[in-house]
Amino acid sequence: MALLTLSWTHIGLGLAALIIATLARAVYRLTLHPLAKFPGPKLAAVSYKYEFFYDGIRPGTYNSHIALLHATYGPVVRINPSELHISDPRFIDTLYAVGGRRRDKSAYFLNAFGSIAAMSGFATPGHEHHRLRRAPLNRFFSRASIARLEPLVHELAQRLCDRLLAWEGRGSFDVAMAYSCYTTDVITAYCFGQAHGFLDREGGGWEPNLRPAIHAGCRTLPVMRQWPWIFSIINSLPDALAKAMDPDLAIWIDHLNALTAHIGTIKARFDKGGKADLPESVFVELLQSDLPDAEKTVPRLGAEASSLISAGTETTAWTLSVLTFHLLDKPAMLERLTGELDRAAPDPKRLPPWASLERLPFLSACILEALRLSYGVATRLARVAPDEDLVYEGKGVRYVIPRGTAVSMANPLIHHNEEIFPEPLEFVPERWLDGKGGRRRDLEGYLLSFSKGSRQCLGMNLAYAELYVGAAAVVLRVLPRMELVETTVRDVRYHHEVFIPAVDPESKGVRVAIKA
Ligand code: HEM
Repeated sequence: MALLTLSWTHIGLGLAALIIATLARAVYRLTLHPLAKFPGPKLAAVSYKYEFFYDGIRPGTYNSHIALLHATYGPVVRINPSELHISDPRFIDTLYAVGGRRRDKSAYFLNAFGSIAAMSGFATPGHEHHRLRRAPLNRFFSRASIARLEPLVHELAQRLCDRLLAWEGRGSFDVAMAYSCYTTDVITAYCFGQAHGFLDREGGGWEPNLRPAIHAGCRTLPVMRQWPWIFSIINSLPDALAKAMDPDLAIWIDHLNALTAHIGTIKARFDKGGKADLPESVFVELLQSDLPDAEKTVPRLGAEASSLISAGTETTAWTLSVLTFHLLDKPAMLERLTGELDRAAPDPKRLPPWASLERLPFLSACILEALRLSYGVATRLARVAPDEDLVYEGKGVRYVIPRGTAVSMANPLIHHNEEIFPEPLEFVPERWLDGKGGRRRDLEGYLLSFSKGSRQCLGMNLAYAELYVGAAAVVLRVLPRMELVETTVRDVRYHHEVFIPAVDPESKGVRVAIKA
């Protein structure tokens, strides 16, 4: 009985201490915290659970709520205890700065990705460490490198078209699944020296592919961000159990295991001096770089590979899906684009190089508009300036943001800004043209799909090559025979975000069929 009394006393004292500590932290966050003077809801300033309510419980709706907060509080809003959100496109170049200006990623943002992803460049918090990791990859993804390996992209784009046309008579399918097979094959062929082979599958089906796993993984991010220790539990589960818990994950786990084995073989051969026989790949590029040995382990190379696949497959596939929907939905637009492409590429099976396709104004305008309405990453992308106070001045207010603060912007909010993009929800490629046949480069500064600055998308050149070559091939060879099936603008329109953009949960996808 004495023991019981003692333990109840302990529990009571423990609870009281917890309540006092929580209250003290809330008072601190509202009064003495460096962000205390910034406008925003008090609950958001006090607790990260305010954000979680919108991101986790009403999944992915914090962006839309933040838009409302800006209407009430102005262009700078404190959206959680440690982060400010800015709704002003003129701040893009200050936040996502280039040159010698250091920008870290916020630790809170990276919580969501766990300790394995932390070995990748994408999830490296510190500016210097990130630069070290990214330097050898920059060359691999430069324009010149992509142009050299471009025949690979052409070959896979043509194979995609063959597969799409062969679908005739097989009913409707979600075209995003087909594009996911194309983008996965391109990335695995380009980065890892061997295509995954989704486009070569017996029977020509599109599934299974990595898309459902990527979406399933993305949906967990708000929970992981709040309680990152869940990762250690998941990582300790045997593969069989993890696969049984979520069948979408099975293909992802199998894919990563195969990739890790592949990396192990490459590293063993490289270490034995066999570099000359190894096909070009991102791993060879990293292994022969002057990175320290600790950066060349198999688990780290695996994390980098997994980040490339997660970052590069769905983003590009979704941009192509958005483009396909709008072209099929607007026959006059498709006719104009087809005319331009017909003149530039008389033989659709032998397309001009990416550099020539980029010079076609209407094709470029269509791709830019598809990028605008597919957003790339749709969640808030925060940056931390560790050694400079950032000054925001505009819309009648001036704030000095203390160094070390996480400051974010969200692509959908910028891309839906009516002052820059009138009728923002409409697909209007002409907005990117200057009326004299040229591109409006001034407007392109507001396209945030690839982000900007030191953390800008690493795969941007590869993505553009895939988009230009893939779109040209599909427009000329497949769209004349493709039709939408029970698909409306609802099936591509931004509804909420799960890191990447997400459409109405009732959507059945961008369904299309191939006519005879
Ligand atoms: C339409 C296609 C694409 C879009 C819109 C896109 C968008 C983005 C964005 C917005 C970021 C910044 C994320 C952040 O700040 O946290 C990013 C980073 C990244 N992307 Fe892409 N991406 C695309 C295609 C690709 C491809 C094809 C690859 C790889 C082959 C790729 C690899 C990466 C990597 C590795 C990062 C992290 C870069 C770093 O932090 O150094 N992306 N991408």
